Amino acid sequence: MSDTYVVVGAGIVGLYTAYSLVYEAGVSPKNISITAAYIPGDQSINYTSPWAGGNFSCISPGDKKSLSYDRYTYTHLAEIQKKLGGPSCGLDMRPATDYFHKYPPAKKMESLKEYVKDFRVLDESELPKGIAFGISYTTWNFNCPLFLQNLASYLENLGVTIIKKKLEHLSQAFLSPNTKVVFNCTGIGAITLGGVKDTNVYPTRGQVVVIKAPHIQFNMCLWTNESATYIIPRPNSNGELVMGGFLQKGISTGDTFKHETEDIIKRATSMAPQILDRPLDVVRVAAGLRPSRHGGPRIEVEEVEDGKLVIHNYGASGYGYQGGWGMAHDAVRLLIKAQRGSSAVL
Ligand SMILES: Cc1cc2nc3c(=O)[nH]c(=O)nc-3n(C[C@H](O)[C@H](O)[C@H](O)COP(=O)(O)OP(=O)(O)OC[C@H]3O[C@@H](n4cnc5c(N)ncnc54)[C@H](O)[C@@H]3O)c2cc1C
Repeated sequence: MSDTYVVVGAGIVGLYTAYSLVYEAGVSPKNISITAAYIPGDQSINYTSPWAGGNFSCISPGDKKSLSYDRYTYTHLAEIQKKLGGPSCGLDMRPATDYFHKYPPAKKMESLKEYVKDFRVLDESELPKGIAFGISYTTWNFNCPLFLQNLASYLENLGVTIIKKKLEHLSQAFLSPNTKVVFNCTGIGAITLGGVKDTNVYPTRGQVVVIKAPHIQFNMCLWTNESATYIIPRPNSNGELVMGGFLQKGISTGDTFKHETEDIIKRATSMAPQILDRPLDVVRVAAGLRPSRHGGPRIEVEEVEDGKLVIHNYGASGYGYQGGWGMAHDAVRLLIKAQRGSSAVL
């Protein structure tokens, strides 16, 4: 029955969750439906995943759970890349440098050092003026819209059903009497969806400028108290470079602004002047809303009736690609635990 396990949400978190259900919980793809208001290929300010940069960087917090989400995702992504046919799926590795105005949490650096490829703390002599700390490493880069489409097609080819449908209430996700488990992966939708209406969730708006710059094949980020400036090359995109950005808490407009575009171009090109080795060719400007949550992501099981379960998995903020598979792994572990008879909150 395709609706035994229902994943609400076809963003990166919902797709990672469906993938984990198949490969970690051993659920037959034919028993899984993904239902979502927006699916890969759609664009909406209420659908964050297509707007992400996206890469694995130092954006996520340094608490134990976030570190584990990042670690799990980074160390497992090669498996998805292989299953989806290699780097042309929109997932590949590139060099990265992160600069910090202030020292980042030591625990985070210690954790990254353990598993991130080519991790190196930069010598003081390598740091630009005004920078307190820097690291270089090899990271994962996503061509987000392409990767989403490829992951969704991969799941469909396995036998997962994708249904485009907006829900007013989470109870509608119990598509039939056969539905036993619903995964709530609604991102920013968790603010308004009946049965959830999580007041801890809030948007963190970002604006990005996408340019054609095939000569830039490295990531760079500059983290200060006031801003995050980053450049992210998109694999298999004919040389697109995403430049950002903004982290505007509580702002929910999908509009884009000329003064923000100019500010991003100024910050990104002074951080990486090599961008201007070719004339600036702006392809598009876009905005998206990171699904942030006070207290971090909600990964929690709820028994609704007669042993039927809802497993919440949302609140990935600015790190759904780089940590979302770790979140999905924990959500699916909750299912496995509950099915063994001991429901719990991780
Ligand atoms: C500018 C920008 C840059 C970013 N860069 C990075 C980066 O470099 N690396 C990184 O890891 N992350 C990055 N992020 C963050 C990343 O995009 C998010 O963490 C991620 O996309 C969240 O995915 P999600 O699946 O939780 O939410 P979404 O992608 O929003 O998906 C939610 C899904 O739930 C569905 N849904 C919601 N409500 C309902 C309802 N009522 N009925 C039916 N369906 C519903 C939606 O239709 C959608 O399918 C960036 C974000 C932005 C905005």
